[in-house]
Amino acid sequence: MATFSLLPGSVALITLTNPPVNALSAAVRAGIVQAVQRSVEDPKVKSVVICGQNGRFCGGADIREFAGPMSGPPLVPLIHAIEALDKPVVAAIEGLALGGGLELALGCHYRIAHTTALLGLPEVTLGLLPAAGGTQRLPRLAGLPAALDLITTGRHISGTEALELGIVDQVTDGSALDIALEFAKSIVGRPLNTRRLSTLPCRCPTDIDNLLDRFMVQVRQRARGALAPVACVGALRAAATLPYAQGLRKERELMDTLFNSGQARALQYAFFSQRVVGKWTLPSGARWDNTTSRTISTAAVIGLGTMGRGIAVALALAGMSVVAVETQEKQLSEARQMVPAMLQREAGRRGLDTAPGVISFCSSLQDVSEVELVIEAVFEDMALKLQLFRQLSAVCKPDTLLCSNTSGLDIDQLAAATQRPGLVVGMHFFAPAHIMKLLEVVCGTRSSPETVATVMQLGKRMGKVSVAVGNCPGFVGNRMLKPYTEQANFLLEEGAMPEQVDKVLEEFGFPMGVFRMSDLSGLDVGWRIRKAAGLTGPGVEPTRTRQGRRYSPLPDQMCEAGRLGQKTGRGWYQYDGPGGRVARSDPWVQTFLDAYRARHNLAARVIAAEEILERCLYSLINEGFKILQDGMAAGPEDIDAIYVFGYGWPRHRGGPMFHAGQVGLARVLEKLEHYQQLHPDVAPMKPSMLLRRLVAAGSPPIQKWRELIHRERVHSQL
Ligand SMILES: CCC/C=C/C(=O)SCCNC(=O)CCNC(=O)[C@H](O)C(C)(C)COP(=O)([O-])OP(=O)([O-])OC[C@H]1O[C@@H](n2cnc3c(N)ncnc32)[C@H](O)[C@@H]1OP(=O)([O-])[O-]
Repeated sequence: MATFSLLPGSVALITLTNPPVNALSAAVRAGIVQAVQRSVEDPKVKSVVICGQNGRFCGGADIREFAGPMSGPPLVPLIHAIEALDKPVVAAIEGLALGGGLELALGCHYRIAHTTALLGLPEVTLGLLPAAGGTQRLPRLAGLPAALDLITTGRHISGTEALELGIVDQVTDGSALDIALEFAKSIVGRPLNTRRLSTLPCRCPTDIDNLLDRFMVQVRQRARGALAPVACVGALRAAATLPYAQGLRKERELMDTLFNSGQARALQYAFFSQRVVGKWTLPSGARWDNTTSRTISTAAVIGLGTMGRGIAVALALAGMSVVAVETQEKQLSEARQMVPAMLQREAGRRGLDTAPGVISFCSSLQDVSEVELVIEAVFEDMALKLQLFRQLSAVCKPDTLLCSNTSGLDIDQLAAATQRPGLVVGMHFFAPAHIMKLLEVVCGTRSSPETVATVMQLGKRMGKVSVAVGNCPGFVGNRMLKPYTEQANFLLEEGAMPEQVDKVLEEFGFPMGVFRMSDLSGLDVGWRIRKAAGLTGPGVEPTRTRQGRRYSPLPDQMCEAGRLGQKTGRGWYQYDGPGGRVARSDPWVQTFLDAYRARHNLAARVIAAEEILERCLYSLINEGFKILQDGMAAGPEDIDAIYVFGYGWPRHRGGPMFHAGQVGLARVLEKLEHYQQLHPDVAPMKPSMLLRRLVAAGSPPIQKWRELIHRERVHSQL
């Protein structure tokens, strides 16, 4: 709701009241309409201030309401009514003014903000555009270039930057509300014509078409198939070229198209999944809200390779005092050089003069004896990690948490090597660790709830989306990636080329297809993992069946031919030289594949894009259902957040499990059955029991899956 109070000095104060972010729900909008009406009718009111309760102006439209039919007064006429008032209206912006919240403020005649308040029009991140006049008023106030930037990226800016862009009239380090109240008294009687943004011309440079065309090209490139950024440019073109009323109609038209697109639903789902994963639960019943966490202020990182360096920087940026340990002299001296520069650069990127934490370097494990938490980031080798965990268990204080940055090794085995298995947990970071948002927190069978809570909290402090997952080979993300890459290799055997597979996946929205990605990370990485699993290496028969399953030795043979990807200048593609970035198709690969197929009596066939996409995605999705079935992820949102934040899954497609729901679970099942019949030797194509049960239950919406999984588990049907 919104409250009205008449304050001394004849100022009416309208307070938006809808915790936690004062979103513009139907009740809030109705409250504002009433309060504005009172302000119009009450002759004692000479000016008006609008603010939000608890120091937060407004977080925008209530996103939860988007799922149902629209009710309550619409926002556009409400904002027009405010703008049309003949008494001055001042927005007092504290905390945040986002989306509809900023649009409401743009309807006011003046805006006063706290320097640290967050302002922005983030609708694009929800698959929408600012359709309460935002696309029409902002370029009239801040100019077309600034509006294009803010609306197509959805980025938040501070009150200080908003002042520089002319979006607010004044900022303060004190109370924006107090200043606004005083200001409102001082401007009674001033003419308001120049303060009504909808009546002003758009502030445009002379070469509007050129600017918009250039911007559109950039936006399309960045959007990777997302509709909203492109529609935002369309609405801003209307602002620049049409009168306000017509521009507003165009804004509405574009919004309607977006609103009904599956993308908006996917992005709104992604918004809520990001928040759902913070509310973790463990099979034991321990949860985010019944477990206390410890606050960590000192940590150590062992091993200063690429991952360890990034982790040390991420910890220091979160304010921690970090001991960085590396036993190899050369690696240590490189890290001493590079890490402080990385830290400074990243602090600067985040708008900080210096990082809030510090990093000290040393070469002895003895130096970590006093820290509260250790993250081991040595080479992915079980024997090495086991030895290290034994040493750490002996060296560290008895209550120090011991974490392993592993991408798939057994946490229980590591825990068993220590005297404190309850304090052992996996922290699977993604490279570069100080930038990538995802953190898989791997809960071993003996990890204590307090340990999990502490590490989840630490992840949050590092600005990560932390997702609690179970301890199984590859955990969630890499476990699902395995059948996906496996399918891509099988498609090459059957007749596809790497660039053809990649093109299909990139058109779906991945930043890189599977083979470009493999070239980037290095073909030797997967080779080493397969070798450790006994799937390849000297002494292993070069057949297409290994450990009882269909197996493609293609990537092994590439690797053994020295084609490791970008680092050697040759992989699935060719590059200008070692370290080259621009991938070009390589006739060598065509010859290599032809020879391979001839050797194995495989007839190459033309493979349609649809088959490529379905086989890659549905095998990955099927593994996701198996993960849910095994209880290795608490719900589909966890899997989807992992894929969106760690594996480049296009956000506007929600995540793999959401995508399965969009395609239709029955269709995914039917396709898996179809491909399984054609390739009975490919185990990951066998539809999971959970998928079958969901289809049998009438394909409930994704929000109901947890319930069904829980019910079926109780009845031991999964
Ligand atoms: C014609 C219409 C045109 C206008 C369109 C729009 O305005 S589109 C909107 C444009 N606006 C945006 O895109 C802003 C979206 N919001 C944000 O970016 C962030 O929430 C934040 C920066 C406002 C606060 O960050 P923070 O880390 O301090 O807190 P937190 O993130 O953990 O959230 C706390 C709780 O509030 C919930 N909730 C939050 N916002 C909304 C909402 N608008 N609605 C409903 N709920 C919302 C959130 O789910 C969570 O609920 P839970 O899990 O406790 O049940």
